[in-house]
Amino acid sequence: MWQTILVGDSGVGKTSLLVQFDQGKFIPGSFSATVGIGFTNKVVTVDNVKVKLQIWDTAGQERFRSVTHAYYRDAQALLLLYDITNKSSFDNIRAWLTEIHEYAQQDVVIMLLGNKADMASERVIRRDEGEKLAREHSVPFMETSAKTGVNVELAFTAVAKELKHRAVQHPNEPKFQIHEYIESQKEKSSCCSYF
Ligand SMILES: Nc1nc2c(ncn2[C@@H]2O[C@H](COP(=O)(O)OP(=O)(O)OP(=O)(O)O)[C@@H](O)[C@H]2O)c(=O)[nH]1
Repeated sequence: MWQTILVGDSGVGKTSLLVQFDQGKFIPGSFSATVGIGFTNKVVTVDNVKVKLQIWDTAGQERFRSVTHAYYRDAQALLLLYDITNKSSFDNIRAWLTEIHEYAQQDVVIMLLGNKADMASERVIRRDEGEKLAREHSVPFMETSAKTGVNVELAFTAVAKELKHRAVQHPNEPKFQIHEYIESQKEKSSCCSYF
């Protein structure tokens, strides 16, 4: 079983992303911030092998930070989210990465996600800004929508594939390239990246 952890500012959509992945639904309406931390177990099939992910949903609020740090150490993968309609959530990504490097394992798989891609008219962070930040930190990136489900499954399965390939590397098999996999699979929420 692999542990994956969702992190990012409060309100970026961590809980919503996990609910969409787990139950295939989006519950709109009032926002209730996560208190502390909780987890969901989910089995995903990669290359015909069942892989169990335990996904931890952390509270983005500052006051829970010391609680959530304790969980970084046990995580094999980490999904780091910002909200494409919220500049400060994007600006804080650097600080999140600093914390991750301080508390998580060195070889943790990190994926950067620009969430709320459905909210085109309120977008303030262009997709290429997300791509640039991801490149600077050598992490894979995609935009997601917990509302429409765009790329949600892919975010988790790409991580599961990477973990599986790390665990069982067959000598004659080429190394799994997570960046290439994502590029070939992701749906670009095409139209509205520029304003
Ligand atoms: N339109 C849209 N709204 C979203 C999306 N993801 C989350 N939301 C909304 O954004 C608000 C915050 O979502 P949450 O999933 O609770 O955010 P969180 O990151 O878990 O917040 P904390 O628990 O405080 O860390 C809610 O009102 C959600 O309905 C999305 O992809 N699209």
